[in-house]
Amino acid sequence: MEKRQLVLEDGTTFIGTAFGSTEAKVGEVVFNTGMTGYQEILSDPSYCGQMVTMTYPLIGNYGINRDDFETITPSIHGLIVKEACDFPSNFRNDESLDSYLKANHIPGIAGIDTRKLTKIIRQYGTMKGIITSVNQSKEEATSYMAQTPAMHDQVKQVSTVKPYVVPGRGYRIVLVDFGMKHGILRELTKRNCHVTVVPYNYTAESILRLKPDGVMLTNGPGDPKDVPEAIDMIKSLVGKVPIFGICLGHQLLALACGADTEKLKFGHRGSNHPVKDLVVNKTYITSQNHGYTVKLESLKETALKLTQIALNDQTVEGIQHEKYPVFSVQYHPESSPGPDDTNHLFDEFLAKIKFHHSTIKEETSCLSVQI
Ligand SMILES: NC(=O)CC[C@H](N)C(=O)O
Repeated sequence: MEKRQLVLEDGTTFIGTAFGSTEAKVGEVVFNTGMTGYQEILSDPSYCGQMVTMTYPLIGNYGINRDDFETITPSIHGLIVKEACDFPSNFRNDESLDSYLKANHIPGIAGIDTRKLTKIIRQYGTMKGIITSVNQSKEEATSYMAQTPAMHDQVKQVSTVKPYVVPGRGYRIVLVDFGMKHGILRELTKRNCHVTVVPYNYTAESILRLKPDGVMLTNGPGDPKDVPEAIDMIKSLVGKVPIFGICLGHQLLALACGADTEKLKFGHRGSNHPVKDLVVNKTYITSQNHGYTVKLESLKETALKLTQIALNDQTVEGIQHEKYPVFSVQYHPESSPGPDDTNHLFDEFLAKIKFHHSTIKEETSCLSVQI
């Protein structure tokens, strides 16, 4: 089997075997603790520019199927596993992991000590890496990596360029696409919403002209501070329409309301992250994928209150506006992959919209009585 290597920014080298595409790619190396869900992970646009190592040792065993994609064109830069399964077995299996990676230009490396790699990332934080041929010397690989500029335009790369509609007869939702997972769209259409998906740089004015019942802010890759135009847009929407933000959408909402974000040492990625809901005093197991977080102390000076926290490191997982039907979570209530403990948040969003409509009606009927 052809040999390949993963070289980290600090020079640590792992020699393994090649699978997937054989092109060399640079990316930020992160780890995911999910035991399954590799298809959704590979196709989640939030991983744009990153290389994921799975801590579960056997990956690819149920193959790739036509139903579980989170986007059509994946933007992940590499997959690192202990053992890549060559003979998948599942009634839904359509192709092997290897053939999917090849067709989508995603390099893979197998047969390395993923436990050691994960421990390095946990100890020193996420860092750049390159998956490349063993013919390239460590010096060549590290200098190539150093010359590869850090990415700041991932959202632009993965967001839709033009708005489009997924029709329904229920509430009219504008979904701002920062690198949307299909799972979010699926949850809205399942609830019969009429969804207008718009690009990340759509203006508040254009959104409000669509007369939405609610606005959803999706997940997406990179640092939320790389998309200032989205922060401005959200600022102008708060107080005018109910808003629900997920992951990058949550971070952008926080920034728009005056809070701050920062990068975590190694992030939260997996399908088994416990989160405590402080409002109802319940713990959920959630699906997560983020490297940034909202700074807890930065909420103090804002109109946002803390609603949920991560039980592993006490970081912010949920916020709610004190005055308006505007809220967000850092994790993925649409799961895909992962548990659906928090799927009810989509129903709560629609319930907030319904309540908002009834209060507007009440206000207008009071006005007409006064007249
Ligand atoms: N899944 C997401 O939306 C990720 C948000 C952001 N890119 C982060 O890494 O924190």
